[in-house]
Amino acid sequence: MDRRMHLVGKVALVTGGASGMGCGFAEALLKAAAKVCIADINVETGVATESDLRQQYGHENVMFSKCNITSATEFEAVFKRTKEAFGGIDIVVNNAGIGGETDENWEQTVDVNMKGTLRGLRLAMYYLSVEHGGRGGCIVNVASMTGLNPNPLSPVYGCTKAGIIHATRCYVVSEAAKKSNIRLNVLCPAFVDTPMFRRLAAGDATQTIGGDQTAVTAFIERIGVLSTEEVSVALIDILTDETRNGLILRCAKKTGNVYSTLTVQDV
Ligand SMILES: NC(=O)c1ccc[n+]([C@@H]2O[C@H](COP(=O)([O-])OP(=O)(O)OC[C@H]3O[C@@H](n4cnc5c(N)ncnc54)[C@H](O)[C@@H]3O)[C@@H](O)[C@H]2O)c1
Ligand SMILES: CCCCC/C=C\C=C\[C@H](O)C/C=C\C/C=C\CCCC(=O)O
Repeated sequence: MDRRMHLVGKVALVTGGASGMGCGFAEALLKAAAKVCIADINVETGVATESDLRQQYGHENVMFSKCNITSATEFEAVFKRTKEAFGGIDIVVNNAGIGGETDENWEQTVDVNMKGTLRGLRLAMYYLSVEHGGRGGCIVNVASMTGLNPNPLSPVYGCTKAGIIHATRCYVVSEAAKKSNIRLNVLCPAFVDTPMFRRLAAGDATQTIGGDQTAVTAFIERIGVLSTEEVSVALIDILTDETRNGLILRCAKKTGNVYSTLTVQDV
């Protein structure tokens, strides 16, 4: 039996799609002939990305929608607009996030990465579910390798990513996902060359607790840096292979792409 999800004509909503990994994901989806809504808080970059992608992949296949994922109203409006414009939603990539933390801004990291992603996950479950007019599909939540492996440089950031991994696992075993044939997976990249990563590598003090740039540089050198294209290949594999469900996909320069589940202890 063919277990490939063909992406031609499928509709994807990618949060944080104006730049970095989200922009790479949008482009990979468009190359596979899907239609994409990029949702982002940054209007200037969002409009520029929309214009660039429209020129390459057709005006009718791309839209930008301004959305701060910390706003319930704005986020729901993006789902409605995408459905109206493209006739439904098949794929949601909850990618928007902010890096690191300081003593002053750590709560914002929780608000955006944890609460914002949970909001997107809940909306995706609603809009993809058959009982609410959806047609099933696939949700991919973007966490990080540091949601699995501890690091002392950004504990709150790591914690939000661990939360995203666990939230995904909980929805995977839900009746709602099974009833509507919704697949959920979580992507855990190590370093990827994006504006967020470049801020970290350049010594931006808002990215890490402690500000020890020597430690950051050594850490980056040890782990290596992926391109956005390499992570996009991983996303497309999750989306197209319909046997992929409930999985954690670790991506790192030196170790490649590794799928796993987290062991569940019998109780
Ligand atoms: N770059 C890395 O090394 C790396 C590695 C693992 C995971 N990640 C995760 O990947 C995701 C994308 O990161 P990136 O490196 O591409 O970062 P980036 O800063 O390059 O892009 C993030 C995008 O999200 C948008 N955004 C930020 N806050 C938002 C909000 N409240 N509402 C809507 N949009 C918002 C930004 O405007 C930006 O366009 C993040 O969740 C990040 O934590 C990044
Ligand atoms: C590490 C500080 C991150 C601050 C936020 C800025 C960029 C974020 C990038 C990624 O999400 C981090 C991803 C991978 C690196 C972290 C942990 C890997 C652990 C590897 C190990 O030591 O075994």
